[in-house]
Amino acid sequence: MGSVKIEHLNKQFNGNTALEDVNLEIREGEFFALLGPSGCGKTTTMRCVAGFETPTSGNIYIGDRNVNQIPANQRNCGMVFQSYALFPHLNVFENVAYSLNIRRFYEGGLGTKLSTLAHLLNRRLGKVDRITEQKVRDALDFVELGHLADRLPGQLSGGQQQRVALARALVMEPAVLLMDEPLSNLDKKLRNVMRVTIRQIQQKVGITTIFVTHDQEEAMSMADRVAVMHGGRLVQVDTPTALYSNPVNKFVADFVGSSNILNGMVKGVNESGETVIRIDENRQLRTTYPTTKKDVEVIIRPESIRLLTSEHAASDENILDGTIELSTYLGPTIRYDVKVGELRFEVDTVFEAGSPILPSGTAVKLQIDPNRVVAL
Ligand SMILES: Nc1ncnc2c1ncn2[C@@H]1O[C@H](COP(=O)(O)OP(=O)(O)OP(=O)(O)O)[C@@H](O)[C@H]1O
Repeated sequence: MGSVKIEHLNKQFNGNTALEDVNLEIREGEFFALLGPSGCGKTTTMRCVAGFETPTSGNIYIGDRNVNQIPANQRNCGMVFQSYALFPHLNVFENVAYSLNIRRFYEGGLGTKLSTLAHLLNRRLGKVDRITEQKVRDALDFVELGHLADRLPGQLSGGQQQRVALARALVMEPAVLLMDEPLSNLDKKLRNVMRVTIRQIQQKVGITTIFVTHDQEEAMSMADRVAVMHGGRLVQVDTPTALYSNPVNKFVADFVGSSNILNGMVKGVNESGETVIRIDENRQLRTTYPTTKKDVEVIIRPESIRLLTSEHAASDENILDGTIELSTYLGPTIRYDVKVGELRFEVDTVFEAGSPILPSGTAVKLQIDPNRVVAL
C-alpha cells in the first residue's frame, strides 16, 4: 500500500513556521508534485514523509500505517536527490547494490551480516548475492543502463547518473518514491528528456511518487496532480489542467504559466448571464466566470487572446483595440506585447511558416473569449 496521507502537518524551526496545517491525500500509484517558490516548505514536507524531519504536530500515514514514530529507514521510502549522491569509487552496479546490501546487513542474521560485510569489503559477488545481482540487473535494465554497469559515476553524463540514483531507489522496491528537485542539475534539453524518462519509469513501476520542484513546467508536464505551496501552506491542489484554467488566486495564476492580470470592477450581469467587468475608464470585458465580488482580479492567459489585424473582419464581441509594442519570436509561438490605452497585454500566437511577424506599431484588435476570462 503506497498511498500517503498528511493530516494537519505543522513544522516549526526555532519558533519559525515552515509548514502550517498541511493536509494532503496522495493516491496509490499517483505522480504527485509539490510546487512552489524557494522556501515555501516543499522539501520540509517531503522530509517529514521520509522521516528525516519530525513534525511539530500532525500525522503522516503511508498506506494504513501511521509512521509518526517509525524511523526513516523503516518507512520504505526511496529517495532521489538533486545531487545524485552516488559513491564515486563504486561502479554503477555496486552503487545500486549498495543499499540492498546494507538492508541485508541490518535485517539478516549473523551469517548474512558476515557475508554482506565480506561482499562490501571485497566488492565481489559471491554465490550468496545471486538475488541481489538479479535485482540490481533488473533495476539497471529498467532505467536502460544495464550496459554501463561497470562504469564509475565520473564516467557518466548527468542524466545517466540520475538514472543510477533512480535505479538505486527502485531496487529497494519502496512503497513510495520521493524525489527532491532531481533534474535541477541538468541542462534544459536533458531535463526535458529526463522528465519523459522518469514519468515512463514511474508509470511502468506504478509507484506512488512525490516530486518536489520549483519549476512549474516540470510539475505540470509530469504530475497527475500538483500541490502549489506558498509560505508553508497549500494554496491549491489540482490536476495540471485545472490549475492552469482555474487558478484559485493571483499567486497560482502567476506562478503556473504566464498571465495577464488586471484590476476590474464588476458592473453587472448581462441578459446572457455573463458578468460585465470594467477594466479601465473606457473598456469592459465579459466573462462567464461566476463571481460575487465587486472588485476582482481579471486573469487572461496570453494564448487565450486572439490577435486580429485590420484585415480580419471582427464583431465587437469582447474586443479591445491596441498597438503592438514588441514582437518576440519564440520558435513555435510569437509573443506580442500590446498596449491597450494604459493597459498592457501579452498575447501568444502560433507561428506559421510564411506568415509575417507583425512589427511594433501595428494596430491590432484583441478578441477575448468570455469563457477564458477568469475573475477572482
Ligand atoms: N533545518 C532547518 N532549520 C531552520 N530552518 C529551516 C530548516 N529547514 C528548512 N528551514 C526553513 O523552513 C522553510 C521551508 O524550507 P524548505 O526547504 O522546506 O523550502 P523549499 O520550498 O523546499 O525551498 P527550496 O526550493 O529553496 O529548497 C524555509 O524558510 C527554510 O529556511
